[in-house]
Parts: sequence; structure tokens; C-alpha cells
Amino acid sequence: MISIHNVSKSYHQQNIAYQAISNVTLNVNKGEIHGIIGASGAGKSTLLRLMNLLEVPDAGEVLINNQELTKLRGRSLRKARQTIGMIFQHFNLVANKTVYNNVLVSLELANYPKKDRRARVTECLKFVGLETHADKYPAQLSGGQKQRVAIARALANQPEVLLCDEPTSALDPNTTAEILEVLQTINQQLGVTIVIVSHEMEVIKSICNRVSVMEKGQIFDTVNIMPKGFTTPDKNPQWFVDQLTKAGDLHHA
Ligand SMILES: Nc1ncnc2c1ncn2[C@@H]1O[C@H](COP(=O)(O)OP(=O)(O)OP(=O)(O)O)[C@@H](O)[C@H]1O
Repeated sequence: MISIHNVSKSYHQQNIAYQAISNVTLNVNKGEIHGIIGASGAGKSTLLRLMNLLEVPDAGEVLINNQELTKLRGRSLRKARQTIGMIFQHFNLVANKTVYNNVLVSLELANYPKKDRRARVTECLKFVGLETHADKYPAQLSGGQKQRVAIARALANQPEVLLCDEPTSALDPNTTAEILEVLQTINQQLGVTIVIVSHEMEVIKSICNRVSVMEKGQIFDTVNIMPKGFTTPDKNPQWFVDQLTKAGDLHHA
């Protein structure tokens, strides 16, 4: 599905080159949820951004469905990129557009048939459970709801791959579980291949079936794992109290 061959990427700052990715080769198989984990600065986000050419590699090849992205330019690159959706830690929504229009933008950019746009936006918002929030603005939403809008926007053009850059790192544990559940449903019901970068071990262990561990711009190892699932979100205030007091080292005021 995604093949990265001998890819390298360096950043240049004040004439000093920093090698963020060194000669990485990686295959992400169709239908899997592939995690990328490692210490801060290991190169996780850079590797993810190389997969849709948000970062252009200095060397090596990036292929999606055997099509070499690194050889495409202009219109054909834009078309190939439509098979890849992406979501981010801080959602990247347009603040002065409604939820509906945030999703619509991605259809407009892809020249989606005009007559079908309304139905497609509504379908995507329904999928993430936000159809009643279409006229709200991002500032009126919770973090989890913002990430759902970003997911709806990423799904609008029916991508085959969804790249997720720290998708839950700005969210509390309960909202994290809700978003992981949405991602798992996208994988299972829509057959979308998912690549998820996270520094949170629990997040990676919960839904991934293959994980690459990065260190200093390289892949240290790739392992197959059995996703261990996530606990159902519990919003009951007593649950928070129990979590705080169960170790016995805190007392009620
Ligand atoms: N646009 C940039 N310009 C200069 N250096 C960059 C840029 N983006 C990343 N880097 C550097 O490349 C290295 C890898 O960064 P990257 O964000 O890919 O790591 P990461 O593993 O995702 O880290 P984190 O978990 O902290 O986000 C870091 O040392 C970072 O400072």
C-alpha cells in the first residue's frame, strides 16, 4: 500500500544540516493500522509527512499503490494525494468557517461534483456523529468534536489511507478513547489503511496491529502486535474520584 525505499530527509538551519530521516525503508500493508512510536525528535512526524510528500525527501522513493509519488508533479500529484487523508494533533480547522464548510473545502479542492457535495458532507458528518453541529464554528466545539470534524474532512474524498499525526495528544483520556474508536471503525468498516504517529504507548497498543519503533531518524524495529483495545469512556464524576483515591494516598476534602 505505502512503500518507502531508502528515504532520507535533512533540514537546514543557519547553514547547518540536520539529518531527520536517514535511509529509511518501510512497507505499510493494505488494511493495517500501523503505529509509529519513539522518543521526541526521533523523526516520527517527518516520516509520516514524507508519506504524502508534505515533506519532500532528499533521496529515495515513496510509492502509494505502486505509484511513485516522488515522480509526480502538479495535477497528477494532487490527484494521487486525494487517496491520502491526514489529521493533526491541533486539528488544523479553519476558524472562520462552519463545521459544514470545513468539510466542504476538501471537496471543493478536489473538484468533487458540485451536485453531490451537500450529500457527501452530510454523510461524513453523520459518520463522525456531528450532523447536528454542521452550523457551529470550531471555537464552539470540544477538542474531541474538533478532531471528529478533521476526520470527516479527511474522509470526504474517500481516501485509501489516513495519516494521523499525534491525533489524541491534545485530548483527555476519555476523548482519546472515543477518537480511537472512530479510527478503528474507519479501518474496519471503510477498509482504510491507517498510519498513526504517537508518543503514547497506550494509544499505539490499543489499536495498532503493526508498529515501527524509531530512533535517531531510523527504524529501530517493526513488530506485529495484537491490539489490546481501549476502555469504554467513563464520564461519571465518581470514576474520576475513584481514580484519584484508589491508591489510598488521597483523602476527601
Ligand atoms: N521544519 C523543520 N525545520 C528544522 N528542523 C526540523 C523541522 N521539522 C523537524 N525538524 C527536526 O527534525 C527532527 C525530527 O523531528 P520530528 O518532528 O519528525 O520528530 P518526532 O519524533 O515527531 O518528535 P516529537 O515527538 O517531539 O514531535 C527533530 O530534531 C526536529 O527538531
